[in-house]
Amino acid sequence: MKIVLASKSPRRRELLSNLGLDFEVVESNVKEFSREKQPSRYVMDLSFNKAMSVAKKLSEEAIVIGADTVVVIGDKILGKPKDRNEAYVMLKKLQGKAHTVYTGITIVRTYDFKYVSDFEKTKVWIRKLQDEEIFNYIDTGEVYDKAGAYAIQGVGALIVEKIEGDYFNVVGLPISKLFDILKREFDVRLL
Ligand SMILES: Cc1cn([C@H]2C[C@H](O)[C@@H](COP(=O)(O)OP(=O)(O)OP(=O)(O)O)O2)c(=O)[nH]c1=O
Repeated sequence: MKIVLASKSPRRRELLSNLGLDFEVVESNVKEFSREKQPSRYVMDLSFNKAMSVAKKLSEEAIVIGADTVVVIGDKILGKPKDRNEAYVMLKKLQGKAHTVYTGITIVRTYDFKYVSDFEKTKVWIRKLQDEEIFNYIDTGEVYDKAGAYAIQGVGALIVEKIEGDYFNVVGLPISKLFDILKREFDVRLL
């Protein structure tokens, strides 16, 4: 069965490539907007929009995977920072505390449009940071296309104290959950 990743995120591509999977990438270009306020529903909704918009475009049979990642602290959902100032505000909020990274995934089979949405969450502790450290981190340039303005897989490793849960979920794709759903719901076996 052909597998299609509905994502422009190079991290998601890399995570799937690392599994030795043969897949294609088709970007969704949907607007990242959801009415949902609850983080789990919010990320599942957006992952559904991404996966379904790509599934509708395809003419051949495929399994389409869509995902969305946000950082949640208190009752705030943080997406990708628009500029330096927003990145600073996000990192200032995250430093010295724990937050939760939510990734929603939706898998759609184009044959009958059967779909399954689910989410994973991972708790991440960010160390206490001086403003100078925050600005130096922002200057690495890696913060802009990342939810919560940090990349655990990059220089951001320096600001993460510890995590609880799936590491890959923080990078943008809950691999273990994906493995389970593909096997259980679509009879697709990655191993
Ligand atoms: C917290 C965190 C997020 N991220 C990334 C994962 C996601 O790519 C990004 C959140 O943006 P998303 O909107 O989930 O995804 P995207 O816009 O990059 O790609 P697409 O919508 O086409 O699938 O933040 C990291 O790479 N490392 C991290 O530590």
